[in-house]
Amino acid sequence: MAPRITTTLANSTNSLVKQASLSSCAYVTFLAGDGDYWKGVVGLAKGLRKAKSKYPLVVAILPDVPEEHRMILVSQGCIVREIEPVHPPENQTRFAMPYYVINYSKLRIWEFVEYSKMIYLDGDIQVFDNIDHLFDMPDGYFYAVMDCFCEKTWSNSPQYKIGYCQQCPDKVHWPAEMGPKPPLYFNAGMFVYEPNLSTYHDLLETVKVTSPTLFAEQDFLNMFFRDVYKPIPSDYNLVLAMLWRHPENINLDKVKVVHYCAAGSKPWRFTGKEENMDREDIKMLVNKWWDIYHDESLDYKNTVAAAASSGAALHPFLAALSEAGFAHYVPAPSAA
Ligand SMILES: O=c1ccn([C@@H]2O[C@H](COP(=O)(O)OP(=O)(O)O)[C@@H](O)[C@H]2O)c(=O)[nH]1
Ligand SMILES: OC[C@H]1O[C@H](O[C@@H]2[C@@H](O)[C@H](O)[C@@H](O)[C@H](O)[C@@H]2O)[C@H](O)[C@@H](O)[C@H]1O
Ligand SMILES: [Mn+2]
Repeated sequence: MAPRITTTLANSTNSLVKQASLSSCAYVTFLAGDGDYWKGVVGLAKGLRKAKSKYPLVVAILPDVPEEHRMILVSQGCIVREIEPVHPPENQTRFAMPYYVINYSKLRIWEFVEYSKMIYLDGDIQVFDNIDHLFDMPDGYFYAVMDCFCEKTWSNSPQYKIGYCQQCPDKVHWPAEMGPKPPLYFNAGMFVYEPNLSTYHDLLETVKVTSPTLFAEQDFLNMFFRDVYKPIPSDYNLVLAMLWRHPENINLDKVKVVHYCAAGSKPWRFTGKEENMDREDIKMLVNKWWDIYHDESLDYKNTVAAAASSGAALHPFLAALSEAGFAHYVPAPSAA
């Protein structure tokens, strides 16, 4: 009896793996350390469910993420994958902001080749509307939203010094004497990419011989993918500073993805005291983040229970388990 069940499960697992390797998509985020960024990831997992995304959320974690936080992520339906840290060349890290050095580890997500296409999202991002359609864009490009150069974090850049921003290239023109206009530059908090082992090895080899710069892996990715970069609308990664730097470029009602990257804007640390944080639009977006975070109906266990009791189509993975005779492993709706 036992061997037969094992075989059934093995077959079904094989077919799952086969299906997955043909063409599959997933969201992916990154988590490092024992701080409070796991809250951002929980919020994101719940936001993706609220937006009825069809695809799972993979969390690439560094070894320093405590067990307790890993368990929370698993209980929220995340696929947790530990990755090795990537360090830029020693003794050169002084050129990058120390805070961002660990972000080179993001490069490991090119190794996730069981997925053909992924959307990377920072842990401080929330998805308010379904963006699954981004997976249907043509292969062979790197899609992301253009960054803004107007905040103080950019004060060392030539762009900032002359007041040039690619968000409004006609306000201050790029001066001819400064050479050719810099290529379009994306924010690396959100991007659509294709995992690929040869790209992965190339990324890791290239990073070894590339001096870190201020925005660490973001600068590096911009350099590496400059020829295949395709900008997508700001609605897919609203960098909050856009609200006060380029309001004419933003229609808040249409924004699908918000990136809480302005200083003081991380919702789980929000005090409202930092510059620009007392704005009504900011407070509204922070409240919307908390609404999702606190919404228990979006907890993974509750959505699985709701699907089971309504007889709705199961998630493909649960459906396969159920086919293999494991349906009773789906938790029953709680009595509470
Ligand atoms: O202590 C940290 C710092 C960063 N991150 C991850 O690295 C991303 C990039 O950092 P952050 O979003 O703080 O940068 P910002 O977008 O604010 O410049 C975060 O969203 C997290 O996914 C993390 O997990 N722990
Ligand atoms: O390691 C570099 C980081 O660079 C980005 O943050 C920056 C950058 O976008 C600047 O353009 C902003 O001015 C700044 O405020 C913001 O923190 C990404 O959001 C983050 O995920 C990560 O890649
Ligand atoms: Mn971020």
